[in-house]
Amino acid sequence: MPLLLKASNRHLLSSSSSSSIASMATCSSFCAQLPIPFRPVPISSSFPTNQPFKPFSAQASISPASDELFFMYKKKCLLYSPYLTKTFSVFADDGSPITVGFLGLGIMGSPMALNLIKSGCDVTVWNRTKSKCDPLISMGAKYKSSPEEVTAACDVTFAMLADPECAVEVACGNHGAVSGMGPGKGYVDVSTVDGGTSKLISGHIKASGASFLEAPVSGSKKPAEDGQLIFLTAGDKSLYETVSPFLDIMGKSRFYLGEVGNGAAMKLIVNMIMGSMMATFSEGLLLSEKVGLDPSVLVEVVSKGAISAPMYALKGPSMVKSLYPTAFPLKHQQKDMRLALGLAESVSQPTPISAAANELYKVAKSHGLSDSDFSAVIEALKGKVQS
Ligand SMILES: NC(=O)C1=CN([C@@H]2O[C@H](COP(=O)(O)OP(=O)(O)OC[C@H]3O[C@@H](n4cnc5c(N)ncnc54)[C@H](OP(=O)(O)O)[C@@H]3O)[C@@H](O)[C@H]2O)C=CC1
Ligand SMILES: O=CC(=O)O
Repeated sequence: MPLLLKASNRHLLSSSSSSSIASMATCSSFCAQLPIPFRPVPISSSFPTNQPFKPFSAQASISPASDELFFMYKKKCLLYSPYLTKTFSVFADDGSPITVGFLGLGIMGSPMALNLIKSGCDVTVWNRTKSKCDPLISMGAKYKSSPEEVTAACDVTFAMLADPECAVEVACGNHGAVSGMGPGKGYVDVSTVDGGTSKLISGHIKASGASFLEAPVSGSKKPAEDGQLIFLTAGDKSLYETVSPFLDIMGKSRFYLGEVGNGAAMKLIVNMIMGSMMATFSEGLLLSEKVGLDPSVLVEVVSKGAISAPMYALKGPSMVKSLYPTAFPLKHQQKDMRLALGLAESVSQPTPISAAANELYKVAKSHGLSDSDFSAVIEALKGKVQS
């Protein structure tokens, strides 16, 4: 049976890089009897001795079709293999599983939480609209009726919320996440917000004695479903180390970028580029049609050359048909453009192209396209919508 070794895509960055390599060597000899694809990759060799979290180790039980393979690892090693999704838990050294909370079950939060559940993690969910919890509860999730109850019940809690305002409300509002936090717990905000918001939430979380990590994701609905997200993290390094096994279930890459605010900034810059790319792609599609070319052929031509991008190949064919099935809501793309422009203004960086693209997203929103996919921005360039 072919193995896809997810570990090959991993980025263990910054100060942990060299020590990770050293640790990898340790783990390889520790598990020398294993075939290479099954060798564990270290989560961290520089695991702080006095870190505030329950020390943990990973245990993986693998049951492929032949049902013949069974491996168990201790000592901070994580096994990467496609079979990992069968059963997987991260345990504290006292033998209890690290319990995971998940707040916000929209387009992104639902598949992310589902991947944790499918992997065998002990997951407790909450969402403002309770009905979105039900499919996850039927898959084995526990449910609590407020963010406070989730964080009180869980060791680490992830939050995937729409925008800065609701990220603050869920964290710091009445019966918010902060009220259930305390020493030894961690809060990981994976929403896309600005650095100021992230620092505000971090301040409240840390005042409770808990740890904070911002970890916005790059990648949309499908990568979320496939566990192929890219995490852009910043904040408490020990929490980063602790939650890395969970990030690796939900994603394919993770970057640790230092101080709170850096992850948010990286995410906003990436999405500023993405939003501008989509806007100019839209102009190209419409221009090609106006001059008598087939826009589908333009999509194909673009896919062959230096400016090819998965986004164009993925969205182009449906844009040509004026179809915009929502993966990344347009209102969130415009929010990200707005926040990125604020970031640019804060350091006096000119961003005229992105500013123009932002205007286009605002026009699209004003025409009722907020909940369509962001590729619907093309509609803002069509005469009938503009008039
Ligand atoms: N979709 C995508 O492709 C990607 C999105 N992102 C970012 O991830 C975040 C979530 O995106 P996505 O899942 O697409 O968004 P959705 O709009 O699908 O989900 C938003 C979530 O926020 C909750 N929410 C909104 N307002 C409030 C509030 N006032 N109080 C409590 N909860 C609230 C919603 O609850 P309810 O169900 O009750 O409405 C829902 O759980 C955003 O920051 C987005 O920019 C990042 C990468 C990719
Ligand atoms: O934020 C959106 C994405 O696709 O990434």
